[in-house]
Amino acid sequence: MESIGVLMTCEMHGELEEKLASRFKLFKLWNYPSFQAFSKTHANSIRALVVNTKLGADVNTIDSFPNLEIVSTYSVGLDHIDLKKCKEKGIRVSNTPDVLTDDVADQAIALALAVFRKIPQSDRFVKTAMWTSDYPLTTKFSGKAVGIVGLGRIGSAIAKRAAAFGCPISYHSRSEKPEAGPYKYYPNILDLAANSQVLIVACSLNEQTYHIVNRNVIDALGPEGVIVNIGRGKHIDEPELVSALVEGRLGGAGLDVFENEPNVPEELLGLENVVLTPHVGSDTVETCNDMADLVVANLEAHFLGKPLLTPVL
Ligand SMILES: O=CC(=O)O
Repeated sequence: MESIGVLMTCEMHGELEEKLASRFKLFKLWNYPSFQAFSKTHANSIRALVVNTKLGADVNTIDSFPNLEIVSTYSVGLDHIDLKKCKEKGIRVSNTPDVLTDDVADQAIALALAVFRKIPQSDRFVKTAMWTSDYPLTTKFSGKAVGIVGLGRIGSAIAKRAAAFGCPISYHSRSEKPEAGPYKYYPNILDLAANSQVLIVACSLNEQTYHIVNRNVIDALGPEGVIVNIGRGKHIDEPELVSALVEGRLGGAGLDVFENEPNVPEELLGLENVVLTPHVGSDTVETCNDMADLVVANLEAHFLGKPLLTPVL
């Protein structure tokens, strides 16, 4: 396999780079002055792309490599890959589901707790020696009505965790899930928002879910409501979210993802009712190692003519 050309589009987990370099002829796009400079010299050598949410495979990237056979993404999400183009050209695609589910669900609950219990603010209070008076009271999370947008693997893991906090769970998805047990299904996201105190976005991003959380959904959640987003920034109409938070039409937000990463709207930075993390839902050492193993295992399986472990296409 050492002669098989694999291109990483951007820097990822170090262990992934090491594993790929020890098995394949690894090219790192960031070591070249530009994409054009790379593809001009090496286009024919590339048989596999390893991409992530920062730099995926659009039509131009896919078309630039005539011998491309597989795109293996170091992510569960697929919105950064032109799947239609891959399908059309018979290019295989794999991702890294399951191994990251627990971490992303943990992050969703951590953000909800951080917003309600003001964890970052109270941490700052102690560290900046302000503890000369009592810290102001915060808001209870246990028992809050939690509405989950998207009850897939991650949404279900969030539901399980929130249920352990005594939260009644409702969800919205394309169709009702027979396996969702006691969770209440809302075919309309507006009704879900109107009946929730915390709205957690956990669906995949596609044409149907782009800006699924719009002004009407935000207003239905209301001034006491909190939005948590561990999906994609583009699930939420960000300018509407920002103005709702600034105007007090929404109670708070815990956000791990943003519409135009790594750019975060300036207004959010000064808001006390908002907790922000830099798209790190799955970023633990344990999970990143597992994701790296899965990326490599999918490539090995493909080039050995075996079934992919986690095929998308
Ligand atoms: O955002 C992270 C992922 O899709 O894995």
